[in-house]
This record gives sequence, C-alpha cells and structure tokens, in this order.
Amino acid sequence: MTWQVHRLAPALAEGAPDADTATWIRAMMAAFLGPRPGPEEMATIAASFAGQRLRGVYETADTSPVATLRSWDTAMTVPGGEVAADAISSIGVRATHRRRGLLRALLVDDLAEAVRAGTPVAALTSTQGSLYERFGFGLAAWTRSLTLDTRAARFRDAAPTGRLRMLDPSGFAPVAGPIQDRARRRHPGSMDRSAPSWHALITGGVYDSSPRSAVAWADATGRPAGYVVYGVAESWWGTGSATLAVHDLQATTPESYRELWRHLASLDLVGEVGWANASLDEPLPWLLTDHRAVSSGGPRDMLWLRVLDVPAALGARRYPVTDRIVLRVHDPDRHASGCWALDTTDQVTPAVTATTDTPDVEMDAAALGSLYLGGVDPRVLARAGRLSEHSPGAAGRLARLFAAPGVPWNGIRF
Ligand SMILES: CC(=O)SCCNC(=O)CCNC(=O)[C@H](O)C(C)(C)COP(=O)(O)OP(=O)(O)OC[C@H]1O[C@@H](n2cnc3c(N)ncnc32)[C@H](O)[C@@H]1OP(=O)(O)O
Repeated sequence: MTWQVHRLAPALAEGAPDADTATWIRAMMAAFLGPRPGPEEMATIAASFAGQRLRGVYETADTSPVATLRSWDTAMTVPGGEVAADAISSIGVRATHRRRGLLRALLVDDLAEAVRAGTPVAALTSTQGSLYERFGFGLAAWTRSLTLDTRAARFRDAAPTGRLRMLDPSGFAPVAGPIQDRARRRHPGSMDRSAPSWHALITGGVYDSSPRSAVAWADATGRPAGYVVYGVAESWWGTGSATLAVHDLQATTPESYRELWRHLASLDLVGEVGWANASLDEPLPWLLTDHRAVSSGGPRDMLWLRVLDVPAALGARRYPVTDRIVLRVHDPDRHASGCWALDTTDQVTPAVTATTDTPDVEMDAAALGSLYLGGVDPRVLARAGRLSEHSPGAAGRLARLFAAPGVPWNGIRF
C-alpha cells in the first residue's frame, strides 16, 4: 500500500471540527489508547489545536490517517534570553502500521518545514526514552515528583503575608498569563503557554473532568506574583485525608512561592499534596522546619531538544564567560552539521560562525541539544564517550561557557 504525508490546518465549522480534523483526532486518540471522543470532546480538542499544524500519513483511498503529528511555534527560555522553537507532539501510528517508517516520515517532514521557516530549535516530550536521539534530539531538561505531608509541614516563617484570591475559569488566564510569562524566565526550557492550553489547564481538558481550583497570590501592593492550580487526586471520603494534585505552580518571587505552598499545606481534609512535574531545584523543603515533610521522586526526562540552526540557536543564548571554542557537530540529517566557532568575547552578542579551524570538541547533534540549555555537564558527556575533546580541557571550557543561571525545566508536558 502506498502512503503520503499530508499537512492540514485544524478547522472548526459551527463549533465542530471539519471532517479531516475529526478523523485526525480519532486516529491520534486511538494511537495513544485514548477514549473515543464524543462531539463535545471533539470540539474541545479541535479548539485547543487553533493555530497549530497537523500532519497525517494517509494511505491511498483512506480518509483516516494511519499516523499523526502535531506541531506549533512557541517561545522557549534559554540562558539570558529566549529562542523560537518548533514544539512537536501527538506522534501516533496505528497499531497495525508500526515500524514501517511512518514516525520518521512525519518527523522529517515537520523538521524540514521548521528549517525552512528559520526556527532554530525543535522540542518535544516523549512517551519513551529511546525514540528521538536518532533524530538529533538530546535530553535537555528533567522533572521530579514532590509530595508534601501537610500534617507534618511547619513553615519557618510563621505568619502568612500578602493576599490569596480564588480565580474562576474565565478570570484565570488574564491573571496567570503574565505571571507565567515572568516566572518562566528563571528556567531555561520553559515555554510560553498557548491560549488553548490555559483553558485545558484550568478545566482539565478532555482527559480529566474532576474540578480544579486556581488561587493567585498578590503582594502588599496588590500585584499578583504567583498562582497555583490544583485538584483532588484522592478523595478524603473513607480516610478523612484527601490527596491533592498540583497541576501548575508558578511564582515570580520567593514570597509568593512560600505563600502558595502555605495555602496548599493549610487546606482542611487534606493530608498530602503531590506535584508530578516539579523542577529539580524546588526550595520547598528549605521553607520547612523539617525537610522530611517533603519526599521526592527521582528525576525523569521531560524535554528533548533538537538544534536545527546552530548559529541562530547558540546566538540566542548568553554565556557567563568569554572564550572562543570550536565545535564540530555530526548530524545525519545535516541541519546542525559543521564546524562552528562560538566566540563570546562580546557577551551581549555572541558570534557563531562556520569555520575551518581545528575543532576543540566534537559531538553529535543530540549531544549538542543536551548541552544547549546548560543542564548537562559536557565533562560527563566526555566521560560517557558522547563528546570528544581535541584540545586539553576543552570539555571544562565548554562547561563554563554553557553553565546556566537556572536549572532547566519545563513544567508543561506536551
Ligand atoms: C513527541 C511524541 O508525541 S511522543 C509519543 C510517541 N507515541 C506513542 O508512544 C504512541 C504509541 N506508539 C506509536 O504510535 C508508535 O509505535 C511510535 C510513534 C512510537 C513509533 O512509530 P513507528 O512508525 O513505528 O516508528 P518508525 O517505524 O518510523 O521508526 C523510526 C525509528 O524508531 C525506532 N522505533 C520505533 N518505535 C520504537 C520503540 N518503541 N522503541 C525503540 N525504537 C523504536 C525504529 O526502530 C526506527 O529506528 P531506525 O530508523 O533507527 O531504524
């Protein structure tokens, strides 16, 4: 059977997805073992795809795709700035059509379009750990789970400050949007939330219909500085002790962070608050008189990053030291291939140019993706054989150059 990749723009007509969007959604949901969505869910999903790009693999004479991919443009925080990124999601292949190269066909097509559009990097989160390195994606940011035993938690600062306010769904995004936009600057890898994703965050979207609460915290001047969205993961009924799940928590100041956690720790009928997608550097345990009130799970991979345009990607971030280093990058798909001189003598405008100079270090595109946000030490990659040093101490120089002011994290699994 012959097949082709087609691109389509998601479309709604009178509140319902058009036929192509509807078959695409059903195919994607089936590939992810999801429920068969009803008309209302279809409309919600289609609305959440507004402005995004859909791709499908179609066999001749079949109107339903056998494979799907969705992507959109986003802004991603990098050390000292931000970079335009191609965010990729919903890669699903019909169970009867796997291991025939359909994922490859869709991803190659999407990345080629991103390159044509001049997008410097691509990013995704993955259901499996061994899929995307072969396409030049490197693991670049991690997450971990946190659980707060609210009955054991005592805050070092005894008195609450500022003011908390419940937000209703219609008033949520206007308050939370500017907070998230400021808060995400602290973590390389953090992304802009699209308008539909605010709706899904506060409602739970089609996957989670249990009610969610949103609370904002404002300082003494009334300026909102943080918010948390949470819901009940396990009811108190039966045990007298509910478990809450945090779906997002963004704080622009230490005070707002502390007060949002104090709020979560103070709720009646609650024994535990869990956050599945916390960053690796949460200050929560340090706010408490007994750090054992917080337990955490091991780091899990969160963000995979693919450099598509080396000068644009490396030129978008800032570097804490001045140096000039030459990197040779191998990329079977050729987007990042070459020998590149990174010169940070001018720290405001780092120069990245193609060069014929002898390389100091050599790596593949996936390793470059892992280094880009500053979350991986190049000396560790060298010890693992993932990066070769051609001049003595080059991996150490690279470590000092790529060091980031904050821990890479993106709290949005997409
Ligand atoms: C960003 C995201 O959306 S992550 C979500 C991924 N999707 C899912 O988990 C949904 C369920 N799974 C699926 O739909 C499919 O099995 C997919 C998407 C994982 C793979 O699709 P396929 O069309 O079978 O992959 P394709 O045949 O193009 O394989 C491409 C390469 O990946 C490899 N590969 C594919 N699946 C796997 C796997 N599960 N584990 C390891 N390697 C794999 C193939 O061997 C091939 O390698 P090669 O090119 O080096 O020889």
